[in-house]
Amino acid sequence: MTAETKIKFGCAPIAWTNDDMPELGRENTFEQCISEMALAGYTGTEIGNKYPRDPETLKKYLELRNLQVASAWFSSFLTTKPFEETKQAFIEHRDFLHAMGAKVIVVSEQGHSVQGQMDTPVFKEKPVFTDSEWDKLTQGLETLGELAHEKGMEIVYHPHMGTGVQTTAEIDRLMENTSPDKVSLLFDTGHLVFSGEDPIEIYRKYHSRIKHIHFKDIRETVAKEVKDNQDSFLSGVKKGVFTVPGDGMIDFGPILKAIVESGYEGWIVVEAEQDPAKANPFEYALKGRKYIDQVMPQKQLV
Ligand SMILES: O=C1C[C@@H](O)[C@H](O)[C@@H](O)C1=O
Ligand SMILES: [Co+2]
Repeated sequence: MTAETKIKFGCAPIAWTNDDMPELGRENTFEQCISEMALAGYTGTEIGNKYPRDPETLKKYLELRNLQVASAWFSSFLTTKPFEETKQAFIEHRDFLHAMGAKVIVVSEQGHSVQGQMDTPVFKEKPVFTDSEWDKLTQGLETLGELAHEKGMEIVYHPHMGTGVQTTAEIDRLMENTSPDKVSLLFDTGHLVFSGEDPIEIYRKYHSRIKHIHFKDIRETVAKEVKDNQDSFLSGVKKGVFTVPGDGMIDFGPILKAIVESGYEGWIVVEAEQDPAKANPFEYALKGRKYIDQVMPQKQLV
């Protein structure tokens, strides 16, 4: 057995049709999307807004293409809404993912988030939680973690631009105030570098809690422009701040080395949302997959 075989590579549908801005890629169909990700060499997917929500129907489409469900995003509102609302929505999402065979549930706190606001400057206006909001967040996440355990699953928290958990200090606070047994972490290279964090530092510090990975690259000039112009997160995406690994400023060689050396077992999902009219999703999915193969450390016997 090799260290490499414990890692599976998936692709996110957001490059074909954007969940946050469905007008981007409206013309791309569900079957085109999953066929092209399989053709590009991926064996897993996350869930997009065009995917059938009935597990049996979805399984048939995916099995025909040898694709598994790696996970799917869940928006929590623990800081702004009664816990019961998040709990009910979470249970429905958990049960769907469980039926699809996924092991982890991506959770991101959207209370006060500006990530979906087209005109709000993402760097200047990102929320900063009060102490009492932090308490609601950490306690609520631990309960969601317990609910995930009922089905043998884990929650993986997604630090995200324009939200209350974005920076290294915020990730540290979240990790320090939640139990490693109940709250795991998602490592998204694109969000960390866009925010100005050091991805290797975060990976080394938290590798034992990282149970899901999103790979996206950053176009450095666009990231600088977004910051200088005080653009929103969504206008940054439209301008092309994100792209696939190998097409931007991030050197994924040392990142993959750290991942392999830590013995990571799970999915690495290439999730590179950009305008499909400017960046053909199949072409870019293939480009990202080929680059990963090139920089992946040599197979090592374990
Ligand atoms: O995991 C993610 C899900 C998307 O909806 C989000 O906006 C994207 O940037 C991301 O990292
Ligand atoms: Co992500």
